[in-house]
Amino acid sequence: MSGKVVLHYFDGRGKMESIRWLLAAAGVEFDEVLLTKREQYEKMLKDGDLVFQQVPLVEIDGMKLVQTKAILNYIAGKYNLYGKDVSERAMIDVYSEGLRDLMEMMMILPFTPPEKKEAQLKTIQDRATGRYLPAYEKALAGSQFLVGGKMSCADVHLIEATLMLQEKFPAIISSFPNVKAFQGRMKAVPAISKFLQPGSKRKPQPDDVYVKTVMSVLNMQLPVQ
Ligand SMILES: N[C@@H](CCC(=O)N[C@@H](CS)C(=O)NCC(=O)O)C(=O)O
Repeated sequence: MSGKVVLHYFDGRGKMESIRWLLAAAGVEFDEVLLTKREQYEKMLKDGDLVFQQVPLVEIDGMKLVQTKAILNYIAGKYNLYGKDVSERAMIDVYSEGLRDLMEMMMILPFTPPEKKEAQLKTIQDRATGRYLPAYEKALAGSQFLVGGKMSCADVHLIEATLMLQEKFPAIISSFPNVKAFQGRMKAVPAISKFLQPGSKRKPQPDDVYVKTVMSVLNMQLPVQ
């Protein structure tokens, strides 16, 4: 196993995108093995690399880690993006989980049957404006970052989520001035600014090719309900 971090996932956002974001924010270079064929996934299963027969899989520090949260927590802990004590860590988890709930709703959108997409988009917009953005707006009042006055993984998830929301609802953060200012500050962080440049390993919005690839690699028969 080489010393470099290696990500094994599809050529798309999905559950790996927050991991890409966090590594990028921590200034960690990584390689990617992109799953395009069922045989690649079957080989990983056969080699015993996928503890729960699921990706994401990340090779890091001699380990082959699965489970998105475990991977994110390891990276956050290692690169000082996980608070200074257990209390800060708890709050970072609270804010991170909220963002994961929100991003999960967006993640399944491309797998949602066409006739249900509009309703799902409406739910996302309502939840974002009525539940999630107000919470982050409040948390950022008088503070540069969500927890402890210092950048944490929760902040990295927040910029990822707000940018993702704006792709669908361009004006969505305009009535949340603290979140808007936060996004501006985060975009100016050199490692994040680099990740936002074209040609970085940040993935574009999911398209039909991505959906078809995921479904064929995982032998998924039906769209996610
Ligand atoms: N709790 C796991 C869930 C991972 C997961 O659902 N991965 C999907 C691809 S995004 C998968 O591998 N599905 C295949 C299966 O469940 O059989 C995590 O967060 O990493």
